[in-house]
Amino acid sequence: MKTIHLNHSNLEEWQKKASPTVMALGCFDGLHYGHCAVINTAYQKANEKQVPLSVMSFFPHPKTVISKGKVHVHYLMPLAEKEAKLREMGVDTFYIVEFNREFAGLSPEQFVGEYLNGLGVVHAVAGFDFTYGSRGSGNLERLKQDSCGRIDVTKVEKVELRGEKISSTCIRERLIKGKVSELLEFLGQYYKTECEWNGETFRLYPYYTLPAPGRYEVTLNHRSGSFNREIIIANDGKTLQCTGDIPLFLKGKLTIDWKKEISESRKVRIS
Ligand SMILES: Cc1cc2nc3c(=O)[nH]c(=O)nc-3n(C[C@H](O)[C@H](O)[C@H](O)COP(=O)(O)O)c2cc1C
Ligand SMILES: Nc1ncnc2c1ncn2[C@@H]1O[C@H](COP(=O)(O)OP(=O)(O)OP(=O)(O)O)[C@@H](O)[C@H]1O
Repeated sequence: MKTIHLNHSNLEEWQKKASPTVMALGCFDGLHYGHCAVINTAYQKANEKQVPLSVMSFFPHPKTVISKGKVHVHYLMPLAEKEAKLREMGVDTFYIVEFNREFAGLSPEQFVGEYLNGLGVVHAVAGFDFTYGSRGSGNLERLKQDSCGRIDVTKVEKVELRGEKISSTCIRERLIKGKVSELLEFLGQYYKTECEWNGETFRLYPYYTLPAPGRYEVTLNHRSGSFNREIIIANDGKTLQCTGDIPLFLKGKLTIDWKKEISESRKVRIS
């Protein structure tokens, strides 16, 4: 998979190199079941049309830019993890578009003309609520028209769980409330964070969101194996303490699977 960081200044260079592609559109933070439905639908369409599959995502999160920094998005995964998962899903080209005020101000027609038609998109796939263009005024109902008839569109209907849309937002909300056990149904796996353990303390890697302060059942994953433990997140929301011993050979990069909340912060005592 090729990863391309796209912005206004290098767009023309990539337009010249473009070839026909099916493209999935969205932020895809967390790659939950709703996101996977979009990408898998685009994968099937690309196979039908015998063209490569691409994904277009945006960074920083549009909500941060549109709110002029007032909305802080708690990211669920760093770019490297998103790249690894998209590669596993069979994506050929991953575009990360720099989302800034200028880009946000593009009209729907400009975005489709320059970033979709211009990059060889023959078929766009997105979810039912995907919007584009200034004020989010573009949507899938008008995308074909915005492409001057050159792009076909597939809209993926809402993937929901017990009446709730599966979204990055609802995952963030559960993390902030410490409800990690509910995430398995949204993600298809435990929510995981990568960190560095130096033998005494954990340092969380950037662009992950820790659950709320409290005590949790976790699995520590290391290249040498997996270890079930309990971790306490202190009331500062960032200090992690493991209740059981951690073998010193685990020093270095660790992945923490957050499996189950045991107790909330007010009942937690850090020794
Ligand atoms: C080129 C482009 C420009 C956009 N400009 C805006 C904008 O000015 N205002 C807005 O609300 N959304 C805009 N959006 C749509 C946002 O990406 C999206 O609506 C916003 O993040 C809300 O996401 P939501 O689906 O979680 O509600 C734009 C999207 C694209 C691709
Ligand atoms: N539950 C869902 N069902 C169908 N499509 C979805 C669902 N969630 C997201 N999508 C689609 O997946 C793509 C990525 O969307 P996006 O990253 O904005 O997802 P999101 O989970 O809604 O994010 P956020 O909660 O931060 O707004 C978009 O095309 C969007 O319409």
